[in-house]
Amino acid sequence: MNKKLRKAVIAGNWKMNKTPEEAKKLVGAILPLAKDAGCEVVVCVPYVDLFPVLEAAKGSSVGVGAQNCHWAPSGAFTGEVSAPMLASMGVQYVIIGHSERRTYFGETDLTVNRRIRAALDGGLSAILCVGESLEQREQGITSELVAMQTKIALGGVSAEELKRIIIAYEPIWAIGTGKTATAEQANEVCATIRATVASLYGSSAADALTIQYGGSMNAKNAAELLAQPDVDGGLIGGASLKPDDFAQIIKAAGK
Ligand SMILES: O=C(CO)COP(=O)(O)O
Repeated sequence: MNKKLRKAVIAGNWKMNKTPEEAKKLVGAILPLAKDAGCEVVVCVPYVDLFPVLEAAKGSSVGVGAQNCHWAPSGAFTGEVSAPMLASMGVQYVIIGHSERRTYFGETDLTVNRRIRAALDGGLSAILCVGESLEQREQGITSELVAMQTKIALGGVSAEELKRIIIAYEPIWAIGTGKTATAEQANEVCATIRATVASLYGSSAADALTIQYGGSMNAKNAAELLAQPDVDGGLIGGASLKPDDFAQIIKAAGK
């Protein structure tokens, strides 16, 4: 499939940044960027920012996402937020399995799989993150690892549900480091992910899947990364907090 036929999605991951007041201001600067953009624009914001950001984005083309959800729909899980709670607010997306969750909060491929299930059952679309550490890259196991992360996370996901999944390839060594994967490295792993999905769901489902790259994507390197045949968008941390930089990335994706 020609990649132009796939949905290009530029998603900002604000991580643990912005108070509700600051969030209102930032999303206000992002809304005009999404107008007539040749790609879909999403912002994944802290839970406390969801309400003001949803309010501001109402009627616009900007999608709103959370950064995690619990695997249960409700219950005795102090401090957690469920997918149905997010969906009931009007949230459309949720990031699942970000490497920061895996590294600092004990997420495993199995809990990622359970959260994917919950997100889909709750009616959300999921941005599933996979990616290797520097050590794993140096050991030469990137392809195997990423294929395994993808397979386990997608366990039990139907072909119909796959339409609500975006996969983000985020090499851990490139996140927040200013060290971006080369366009070739990014494309190679995104192609591996697509081949893995093809082995599970067939090639037309894999062809239709949006696969993002994330890890120090910025105004300067976005165009080259996004021009790669298997890179359909970006999951952007730091640069998504700077409207001018985010604008450049959106522009590059729309070309
Ligand atoms: O983790 C990321 C997005 O989820 C990438 O973060 P940076 O763009 O800050 O490297």
